[in-house]
Amino acid sequence: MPAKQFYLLGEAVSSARNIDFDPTSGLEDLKHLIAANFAVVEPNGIGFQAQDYELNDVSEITSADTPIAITIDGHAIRDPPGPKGLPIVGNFFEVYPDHLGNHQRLFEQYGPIFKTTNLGRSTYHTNDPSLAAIVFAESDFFTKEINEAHPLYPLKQQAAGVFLGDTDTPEWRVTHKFLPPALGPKAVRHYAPMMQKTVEDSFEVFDALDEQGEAWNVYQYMLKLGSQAVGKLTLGLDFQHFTSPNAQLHEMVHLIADILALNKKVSSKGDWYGRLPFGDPQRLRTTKARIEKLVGESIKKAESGGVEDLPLQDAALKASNMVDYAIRATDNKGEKLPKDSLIWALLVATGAGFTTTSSLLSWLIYGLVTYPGMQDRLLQELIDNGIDENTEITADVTDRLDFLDKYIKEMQRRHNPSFQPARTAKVDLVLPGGYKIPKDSVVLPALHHIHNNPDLWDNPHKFTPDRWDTDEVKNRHKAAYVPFAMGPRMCIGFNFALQEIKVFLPKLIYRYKFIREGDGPIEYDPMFQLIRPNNLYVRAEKRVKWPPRTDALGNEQV
Ligand code: HEM
Repeated sequence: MPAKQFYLLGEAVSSARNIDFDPTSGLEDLKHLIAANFAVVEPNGIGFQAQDYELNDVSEITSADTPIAITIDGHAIRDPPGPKGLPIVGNFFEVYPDHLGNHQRLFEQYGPIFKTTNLGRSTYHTNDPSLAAIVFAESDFFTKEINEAHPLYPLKQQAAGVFLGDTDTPEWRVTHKFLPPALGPKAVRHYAPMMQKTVEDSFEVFDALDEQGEAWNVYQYMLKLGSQAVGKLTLGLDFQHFTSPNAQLHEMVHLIADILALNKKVSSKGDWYGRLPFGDPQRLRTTKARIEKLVGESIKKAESGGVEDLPLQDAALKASNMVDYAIRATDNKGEKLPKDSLIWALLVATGAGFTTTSSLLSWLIYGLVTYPGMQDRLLQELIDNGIDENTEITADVTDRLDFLDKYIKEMQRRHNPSFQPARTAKVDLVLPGGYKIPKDSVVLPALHHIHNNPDLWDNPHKFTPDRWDTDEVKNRHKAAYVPFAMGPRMCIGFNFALQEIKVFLPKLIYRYKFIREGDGPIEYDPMFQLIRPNNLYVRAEKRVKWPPRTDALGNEQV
C-alpha cells in the first residue's frame, strides 16, 4: 500500500503524517480513513489540496508529489473565534449580567461557534443544530463528563456522582436503566389524576388571593405548584403548599435549594476547605444528612405496605410514585436499583424536575398576559372541546388540545428554562466548518440561541404558535428545537413535565383570567442555572362568564 503525507490545512506542513491507503479504494473510503486519523467528526466535509489545487479523486491524490492538505467544508482548520477578554475575569463583563442578549450578539459577530472565558473557565457555545447534534450524541468524540469548566461542576461533587454525573460510570448506567421507564409516556399517563388533584388543591389559595384583590409573584407560586407535583411523583410526599396563601415551602424544597447553594460555595474552593468541621462545609454535611434521612423515611413508608417485585415496565404502570416504583422494579436478571443509588437518584430527579417545571409554568403564564389573544384562544379551545370545571383532564383529553400543544412548544422555543446543557470533548477533534476543539473542552449547545436562530426560524422573536403548523417548522433540522436536550443524556422527565403542564394550564385558564400587574421589563436571574421570570406579578381573576362554543356562535350568525 502506498503511503502519502497528509496534514490539516492551517497547521504546519511539518505536522504531515504518513497514511497508508489502498490506491484502488474510492474517495469516500479515503475520507473515512483520514477522518479516523485526524479525528474529523464529519468525513463528508473533507477535501484535499496540493499546492493550492483541489484534488478531486484518488488518482490525483496518489500522483501528488507534495504533502496533501486536508480542508474541512472548504476551510482551513481554525480555532473557534471569540472576544479577547480582560486579565483574570476574561469575558465575564462582556457576557453578564445579560448572558442571553450578549451571547446573541456574540453569535452575530463570530458565527455558529465561539469561545468565551469566564473567570478562568473556557467554554464553547454553538447555535448551529448540526454542531449541537454532534455534541449531544455520546460518541467517540463527545460525552457528558463534568469537569471544572462544565456548568454542572458545582453540583457534581455531592449528589450528581450518582446520576446527573458522567456518562461513563457504573452509577449512571444502573440508574439510567431503572429510572426512565417510570417516566415513559405510558407510565406518565396514569399520573394525570394526581396532577389534576395537585392543581385543584391550589384553587383555594388563588381564589383567596383574588378575593383580597392581591397580585402575586408568579414564580413563587409556580414553584409551590411545580414542586408539589414533583414531590408527589418522585418521593410520594405531599408538600402541603396550598393550605393557605402564605404556606411555607416544604423543608425538602429548602434543603434542595440549600444543598445547591452550599455546594456551589464549597466546591469553588479547594478540597481542604470542604473538610473544615465548621461553617459552610459543615452545613453542607448536615443538609446532606437531613435529606438522606427524609428520603430514607419515604422509602421505609413505601416498603411498609409490602413490596411485590415486578418487571420494570409493569412496575412503572402500577406504581403510585417513583419511590414505590423503584423499590419494586426488577430487571431481567432479578436485580433492583441499589439502595445507595436510590436516595440520590430520587433526589436528583426531584431537583431536576421542580425548578424546571416551575420556570416553564411561569413563562406560560407570562405568555397569557403578554402575547395578545393567547388567553382567549386557549380558553376557546377548552370550550370547543366541551371542557369545563368538572372535566377530568386525562391524557386522552389533552391529546385533543392542539392549540395548547403549539402554545407550549412556542413558549419552549422562545423562553425555555434550560439553556446550557454541556458536553465534553473526549479527544482533540475537528468539527464541521474546520473548527478545532481540544480534548476536555466543554461545548454548550446554546438552546435559547438555537431556538431563536434566524437561519432556522422565520421571525424568531415573534411569538407565533401557528408556526408549528407550517411545513418549514415540521421539516426542521432534528436539533433545531431541543428544549429537553437530545441523545442518551436528554431529559428523562419530559413526558411528565409536558403532561403536567397540559393538565395544569387548562384547569387554571378555565377558572381564572390572568391579568398582569405592573408593566416594567421582566428580569431573569443571570446567575441561576435556569431562565425564569423573577419579577412577574399577576392577578388571577375568577371567571364568572365563559364564551360560547365556536360552532354555537356560527349557528347564531346564520
Ligand atoms: C420544563 C421542564 C423540564 C425541562 C425544560 C428539562 C430540561 C432538561 C434538560 C435540557 C436536560 C439535559 C441536561 C444536560 O444535558 O445537562 C435534563 C435532564 C434531566 N431531567 Fe429534565 N427538564 C424538565 C423537567 C424534568 C422533570 C419533571 C424531571 C423529573 C421528574 C426531570 C428530570 C431530569 C433528569 C433526571 C435529568 C438528567 C438525565 C441524565 O443525567 O441523563 N426533568 N432536563
